Amino acid sequence: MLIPEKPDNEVSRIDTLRSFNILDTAPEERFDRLTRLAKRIFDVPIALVSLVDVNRQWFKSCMGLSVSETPREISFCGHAILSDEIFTVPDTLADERFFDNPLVTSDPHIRFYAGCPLTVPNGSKLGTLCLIDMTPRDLNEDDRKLLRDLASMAEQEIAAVQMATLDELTLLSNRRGFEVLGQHALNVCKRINKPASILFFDLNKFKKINDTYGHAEGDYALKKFSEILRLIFRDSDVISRLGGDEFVILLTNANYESSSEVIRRLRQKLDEYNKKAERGYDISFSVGQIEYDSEKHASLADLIQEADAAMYVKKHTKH
Ligand SMILES: Nc1nc2c(ncn2[C@@H]2O[C@H](COP(=O)(O)OP(=O)(O)OP(=O)(O)O)[C@@H](O)[C@H]2O)c(=O)[nH]1
Repeated sequence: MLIPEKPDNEVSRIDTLRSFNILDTAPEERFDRLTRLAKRIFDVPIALVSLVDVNRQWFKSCMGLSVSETPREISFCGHAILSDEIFTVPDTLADERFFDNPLVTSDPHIRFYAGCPLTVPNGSKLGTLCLIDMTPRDLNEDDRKLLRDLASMAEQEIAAVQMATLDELTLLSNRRGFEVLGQHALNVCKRINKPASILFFDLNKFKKINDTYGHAEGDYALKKFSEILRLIFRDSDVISRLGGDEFVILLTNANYESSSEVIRRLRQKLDEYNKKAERGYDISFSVGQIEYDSEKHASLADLIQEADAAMYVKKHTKH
């Protein structure tokens, strides 16, 4: 058996895969529709959307197979992502790379494999749309075109997954992205017994910026504020724009005091920016600050709600 090699861009490929927040998510109809279609069109018992992770291939959609992942070392898709072309193995038993592969010698007894790599806009091949049969066969030129078309539909769905978790204006996570990443970060802090804190920001008098200088200037202010947040917070903090002029940040390994210190630095940076920018208005914010307490906050949503309420109190005692 030949263990698949790693692509040259493996590190950035894995970073890209992780950034899509798609691994270990629930099955989705938009992917299942494609694998169902592939299974029917090609008359194969198994069709998969497989994503090649560090040590495993994980199936975002899986028709005709009951497992959700297998080790990368024995995966066919690990080979398929090494090239831009469709990778086919017409008869596994006649192929020295696969004849003794456990997926061939035992369940599901693969005899035929065809996988079309799924490439995302930065060029990383995250996985494949693949067909599996228990009898030898091959694809003709028309079949290949068809498989490529289905794969490009899967690629579009994967790109849509990313857009659905990003705020288009600021490219920060949106509410949906924050819910996924924030919950994950909270679970990690809880597991390793480290504090976490949440900050809920609402810009002050933002409507006035729009009304006085126009919507484009309002957008510019939102983007500038996002840039400054990115500068001040750590990579491990989850920064998100919930919508409008509301931003929320989950700080990992930070208690109330350390998050107060970060707010102080943020104010300082924003002051510097306002002085230098001279755009006729200042960007300023009100912030609600809550330290996570697993006894009190059953979910991330509870934490967001409490931080929002704390922000509201701050805003209305200041203005
Ligand atoms: N430019 C721009 N404006 C937006 C966007 N999303 C929401 N808004 C506007 O943001 C404004 C938010 O107004 P409010 O929630 O009243 O907030 P505010 O004027 O900051 O008032 P206070 O928070 O009480 O100081 C509304 O006028 C929205 O139309 C956006 O993406 N771009």
